[in-house]
Amino acid sequence: MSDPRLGLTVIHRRYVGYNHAHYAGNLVDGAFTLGLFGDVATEICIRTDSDEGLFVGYASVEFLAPVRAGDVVETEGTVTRVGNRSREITFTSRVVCRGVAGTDSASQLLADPILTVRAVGTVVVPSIATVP
Ligand SMILES: C/C=C/C(=O)SCCNC(=O)CCNC(=O)[C@H](O)C(C)(C)COP(=O)(O)OP(=O)(O)OC[C@H]1O[C@@H](n2cnc3c(N)ncnc32)[C@H](O)[C@@H]1OP(=O)(O)O
Repeated sequence: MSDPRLGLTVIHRRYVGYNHAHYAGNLVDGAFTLGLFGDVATEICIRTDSDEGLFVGYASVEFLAPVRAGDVVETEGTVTRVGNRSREITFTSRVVCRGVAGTDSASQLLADPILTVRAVGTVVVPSIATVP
């Protein structure tokens, strides 16, 4: 029988404020999205193990398209392997809303969200979960 935690998916949405613009063209640093993956992983660990868990490493991270200030991003994680204390998670992040170039504040929902970052990482939880 397969582990019921396999396939668990958590999705977070976040507006990317202009305080996160770091490079020319309002480009946001890649570490920003890795932070979002950490938050998604934390919720996954809470749901699977009643603990916040700790990130031990990434097997792969691919930055596929820019994230820009003013974007709304949707970040998703899915449990793909359950070990003893380790849980492997596959992550994606997509831009779902983006500002309209040449305007002050116009922005729109994208008909086709833009896949920006893809990764596979592993979190570790304590051997005895502290279930209240
Ligand atoms: C949710 C997100 C949170 C964060 O972002 S926290 C911030 C960043 N992370 C940290 O600061 C964590 C710092 N690292 C640590 O404190 C320790 O380091 C860990 C507690 C994470 C792990 O240390 P130990 O408990 O001694 O690890 P072990 O007993 O050697 O292995 C436990 C399980 O983890 C697997 N594992 C170890 N290293 C890796 C790796 N590099 N990639 C993938 N898996 C790994 C093992 O195989 C095993 O797995 P099996 O329990 O299922 O048998």
